[in-house]
Formats: sequence, structure tokens, C-alpha cells
Amino acid sequence: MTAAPLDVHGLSAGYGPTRIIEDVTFHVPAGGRLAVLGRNGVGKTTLFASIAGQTKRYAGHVTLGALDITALDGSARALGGLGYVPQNRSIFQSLTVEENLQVGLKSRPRSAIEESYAMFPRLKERRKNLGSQLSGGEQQMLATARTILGQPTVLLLDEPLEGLAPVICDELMAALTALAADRTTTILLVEQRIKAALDFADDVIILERGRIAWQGTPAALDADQRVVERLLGVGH
Ligand SMILES: Nc1ncnc2c1ncn2[C@@H]1O[C@H](COP(=O)(O)OP(=O)(O)OP(=O)(O)O)[C@@H](O)[C@H]1O
Repeated sequence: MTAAPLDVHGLSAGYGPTRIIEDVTFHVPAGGRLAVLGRNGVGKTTLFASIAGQTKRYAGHVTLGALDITALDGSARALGGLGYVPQNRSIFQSLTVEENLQVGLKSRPRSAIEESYAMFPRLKERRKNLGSQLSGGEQQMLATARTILGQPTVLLLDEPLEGLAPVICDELMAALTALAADRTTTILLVEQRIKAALDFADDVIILERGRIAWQGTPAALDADQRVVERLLGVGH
């Protein structure tokens, strides 16, 4: 599989009558790494859910490579190459780790599961455990590994580092960087750990009240601490 570019154009979306995302436009090139930042409740999760086809769309288009996915439902978008790891993890609690990974294989051979175990040795140790018996961090690893196994051309990760120990965070970010570097996958990341997100990304957007309030490189953001304080509420 080769990474695809993602184009979001004029996207407005929300839940029922409630508009959350307003006129959002951005482009991520094939193999690009975009961090989506912003304070709590500005619409980061809703943006990803909207790209994944899980909200109500009022206007705009989403294109994955040459494929206009705007009119497709969530499962058709996944078949078209979009991988989405939502914040709530959504692993199967009553299946084992290995069975959860099998679900992610799609048409790939079973031996491909070893790729997940190489990326997350902890999952190999717990391969026979049920989803319900995993810690929060292990569930996060499993949800991420399962989606990567399906070789998405564009991957959306909503707070993948939540609940992970620092050493595992470093390993996961290194694995994601390698995926993007060999142009296997284009990666979009929502993350509260701003430093980790900026170390990883080559481009950043910051949302405020559902709109893009700032866009640029991590270096440009680093150089403008007023923006960091105003839009993220922290120094980093
Ligand atoms: N299912 C829903 N129905 C209605 N409103 C929702 C729903 N989910 C989220 N919202 C609202 O949409 C707004 C944006 O929420 P969202 O979760 O996208 O923000 P976020 O930037 O990801 O926040 P956080 O950093 O806290 O995860 C919030 O005001 C939230 O209350």
C-alpha cells in the first residue's frame, strides 16, 4: 500500500442541528504528518469523526488520493483506505488480543500479525488475554495496531498516546514516523502531548471553535509563543 494525500475542502459538520466544524480546508501530502491541536472542546475529535464519515455534513468535500469520499459512509471510506482510531478505542472486549488483530487483517495473511507484535511486544505477551483484561494503555496499543494492520493509505489517530507510559509513547511515535517516512501511510494526529505531536509532525493546524485558527510548521509554532499561549493555553 502507498500513502495517499488527503484533501479537506470547506468542510462544515456537526451533530444533528449543532454545527461544530466550520469551513475547514487543509491538504496533507502523501506520506505527510499533520498534528491537529487545540484546547478541549474546540472540535478536534469531531473533525476526525467527520473525515471518517461519522457526523452530519453540512458543506464541503473530502478527497482521499483520487477518490472523493464525501458521499461514502464510514465503512466505504475504510475500504477506500481510510484508517481511524477513535479516542474511545473501540476494541472487542470479549475477543482476545490476537482475535482483535485478526479483525484488522482484512484480506492480509495471518502471518502479518507479527508486524503488530514487532511494533508492540507487549501485545504479543498478552495475545491470549481478552480485550476486557487489558489496561487502558494496552487497549490503546491494540486499537492502533489493529488499524495499522489494515494498511490504511491515510491514518487518523485521536490521542493515541493517552494512557501510555513514556517509553511506549516514544516507541509508538518512532513506529509512526517510520510508517510515514517510507510513504506507507499519511498520518493525522490529535494529541494533548504537544511536544510529542510537534516532534512527530511536519505540519500543524490549531483549531479554535471549530475553525482553523493557525496553520504552519512545528518550527514556526515554536517560534511564536504568543500563539501557543493564546490557542493552546500552555508554554511547551
Ligand atoms: N455526539 C455529540 N453530540 C453533540 N455534541 C457533541 C457530540 N460530541 C461532541 N460534541 C460537542 O462538540 C464540541 C467539540 O467536541 P470535540 O470532542 O470534537 O472536541 P475536542 O477538541 O476533541 O475536545 P477534547 O480535546 O476535550 O477531546 C464540544 O462542544 C462537544 O460538547
